[in-house]
Amino acid sequence: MSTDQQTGHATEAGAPFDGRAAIEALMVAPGPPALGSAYQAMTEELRGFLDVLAGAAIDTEHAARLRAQLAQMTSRLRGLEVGEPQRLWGHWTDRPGRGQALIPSYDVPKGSLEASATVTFGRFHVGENMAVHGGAISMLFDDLLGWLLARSDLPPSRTAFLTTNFRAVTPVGVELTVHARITHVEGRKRFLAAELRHGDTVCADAEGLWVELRPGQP
Ligand SMILES: CCCCCCCC(=O)SCCNC(=O)CCNC(=O)[C@H](O)C(C)(C)COP(=O)(O)OP(=O)(O)OC[C@H]1O[C@@H](n2cnc3c(N)ncnc32)[C@H](O)[C@@H]1OP(=O)(O)O
Repeated sequence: MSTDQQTGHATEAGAPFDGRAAIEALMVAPGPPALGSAYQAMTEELRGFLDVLAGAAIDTEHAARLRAQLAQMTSRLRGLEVGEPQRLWGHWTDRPGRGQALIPSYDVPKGSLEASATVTFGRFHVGENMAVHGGAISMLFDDLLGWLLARSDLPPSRTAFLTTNFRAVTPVGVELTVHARITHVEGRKRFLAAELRHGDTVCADAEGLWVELRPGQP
């Protein structure tokens, strides 16, 4: 790893830190299908683990044993760390969930100005009292709207602002519907909106601005 002289961001030796190139690279799977299937299954297992852990009342011995097992897995992975362009996490863009566990899995079709998807939050994403954490909802909106744009025919862009309104408690463990759309485009600016529903109840909605990246912009 080295450091980009202008931005101070970490870069792979020889690889420019270019936001447009990074988003364009998302359109190609980072490895063969067999690895993609295994990686997707692994991240789904991880989601399940985090949800069960978040809801489990474990004792001191169990916590110590889990810590030791996790430490062992972490040290095995250390030698396999790669630079950002080679990262597998979240880059399986041909698969629902994209091989990450930051936000719940969803799938939207390619090349459309609007999309609907279903999504279920687990207990890992609880804020308090079995309501989904507001930050997790904003993160879902940012990801979904960014992904809708990334898969449109428009040049790559990045979130400039995102405003979320929390209209009703978002329940955990039930299927929700999320709808996202590109409302209008003004030069480099793309305005987007999204809505998260549980049945007929609007749990949250959001609007945001994405700005097209100039060539070379991080
Ligand atoms: C792909 C899979 C899904 C993953 C989703 C993940 C999404 C993310 O996490 S993105 C990360 C979060 N976002 C960021 O880190 C962005 C950080 N900010 C930036 O990089 C820059 O500020 C950026 C690119 C947004 C805009 O900068 P820049 O290109 O210099 O824009 P600039 O030329 O100043 O402004 C362009 C226009 O946008 C407007 N604008 C820019 N920022 C804002 C803002 N925050 N609010 C309102 N208007 C804004 C300007 O006023 C200007 O408007 P006009 O053309 O009418 O005068």
